[in-house]
Amino acid sequence: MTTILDGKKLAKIINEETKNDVSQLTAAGIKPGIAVILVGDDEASQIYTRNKQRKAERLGMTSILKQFPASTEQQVIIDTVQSLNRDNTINAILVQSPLPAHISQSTVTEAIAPEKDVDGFHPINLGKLYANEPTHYPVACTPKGIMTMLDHYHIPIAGQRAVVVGRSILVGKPMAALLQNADATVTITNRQTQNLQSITKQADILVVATGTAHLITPEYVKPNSVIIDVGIEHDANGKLIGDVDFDRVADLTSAITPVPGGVGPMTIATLMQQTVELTKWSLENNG
Ligand SMILES: Nc1nc(=O)c2c([nH]1)NC[C@@H]1CN(c3ccc(C(=O)N[C@@H](CCC(=O)O)C(=O)O)cc3)C=[N+]21
Repeated sequence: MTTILDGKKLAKIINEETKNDVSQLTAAGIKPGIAVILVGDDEASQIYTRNKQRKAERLGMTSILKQFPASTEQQVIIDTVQSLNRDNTINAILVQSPLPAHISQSTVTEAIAPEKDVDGFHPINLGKLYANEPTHYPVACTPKGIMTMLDHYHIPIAGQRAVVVGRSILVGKPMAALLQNADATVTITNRQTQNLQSITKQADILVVATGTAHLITPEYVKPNSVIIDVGIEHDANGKLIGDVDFDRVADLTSAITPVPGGVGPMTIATLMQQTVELTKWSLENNG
């Protein structure tokens, strides 16, 4: 029997908890705040950003959007980040990717105060994750949400063989680190990996984050494995589809995430959850 890992349903539970946390903080005079910086007019980014803002407001947080045209100079974005770093009403800063080509993603990321880096992309936070530090630090929301999901569905990780297809800062690298920290045996693959099938076929847990629609077909899958699909592509009819050919693969698995309704809603719920965590951690650090 295949378990469908219902990210939409779990996200609702997480959002309820976040809402309660927010109202407790607000009652104590502290309202968590998130700022999103959006550069350019990428349509998908506009939609995600709007969804994030709506969610933050519904949960009772402060949410501000700083929107800039694609032609904006890098220094303007850096100045904006630095002013948000100093803004006491803002606990979380997110710079929506992708950025226009003339702006350096890493320079902008490194300008964000690590304690407000809700995406967990700052090298300091990535380093802490890689070192498995026993302290509080933000972690990329998609992989963190996936770990929440695996935990909620009681999927064992320690001792399991995990394969992560894709090595982005957004998903693949932090995903692999989280699985390693949870004592899985982890392989990360990339575009140049030879004979990908032979590697994915060994995976007890397969996380796919490539941006290639329906890359994963039955030949790539170990029977009774767990498959997490991070893909968000559109088919010819504009329907949202994943990196996994769900209809052909699902029956082979013990558990699998759907697209939509799997990883996506968990990413947003984790973003909100982590905004609250950053708010709480800042209180601990400031007495
Ligand atoms: N700095 C930064 N941080 C991000 O976390 C980030 C980013 N940039 N750039 C773009 C990607 C993409 N991303 C998604 C989040 C939620 C859904 C989501 O909720 N998807 C719904 C469906 C939405 C639809 O129908 O289009 C689902 O899968 O069910 C999708 C994609 C976050 N990203």
